[in-house]
Amino acid sequence: MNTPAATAAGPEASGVRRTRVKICGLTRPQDLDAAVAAGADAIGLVFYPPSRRCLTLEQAAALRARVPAFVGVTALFVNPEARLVQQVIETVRPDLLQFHGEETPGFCAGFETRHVKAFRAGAPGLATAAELARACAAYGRAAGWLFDSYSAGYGGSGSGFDTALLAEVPRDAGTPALILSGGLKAETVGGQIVALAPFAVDVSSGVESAPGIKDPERIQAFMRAVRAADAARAP
Ligand SMILES: O=C(O)c1ccccc1N[C@@H]1O[C@H](COP(=O)(O)O)[C@@H](O)[C@H]1O
Repeated sequence: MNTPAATAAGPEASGVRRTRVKICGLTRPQDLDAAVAAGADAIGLVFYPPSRRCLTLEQAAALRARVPAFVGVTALFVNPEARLVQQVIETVRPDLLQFHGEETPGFCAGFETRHVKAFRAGAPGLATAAELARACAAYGRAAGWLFDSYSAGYGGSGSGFDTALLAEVPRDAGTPALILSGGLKAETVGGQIVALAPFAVDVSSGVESAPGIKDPERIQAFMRAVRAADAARAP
């Protein structure tokens, strides 16, 4: 839902003219190739055992090896042991870590690889715009703040959230990038981009035919919708 409060930031707030796109939860080489061919800026690999998109180190390393230059690789965790994160860093060499659980700011910043902190907008303690902004401020060393819906299972649920909750998230130059996530799909992402001007969008369920199985046509439609929204908000 887009509200006047959320819209107030406007496209100029971030100075961004080309919304970055991350396609997350890839499990198959052909899906990775489809995401890259469609123009994704980054792909995401999940290391959360309860997720149907979770990969072994070996599977992830094989996918990583297919990623061409200038496409980023993000490794996604939920309350991981530091040892797992370190193993992923050494084996998969991600460009970014993405933490979706209750990891502390110190834990997130304790690795040589930079990180994105995900917030479940609407969760207890993150249920108002002021609470969400306060939570973000504690993670000032993140490269990005990602906003997802509050759902059982920590993420990848395909459900959205009330984006009015983002109204007080700092958008000044130098603050972590605002990454919009949670139930995005080709039919809705354009409106969200025009309203909120996120630095990036992150999608998983919205480009799938089943959990972990990406649909090339949905990926292409999603990318087209993002580019059309970028064009619509160009000065
Ligand atoms: O993809 C998963 O299985 C997952 C598991 C645990 C935490 C996050 C997960 N995915 C991330 O959730 C958001 C929203 O996804 P969706 O588009 O609503 O399906 C996204 O950042 C995924 O990377």
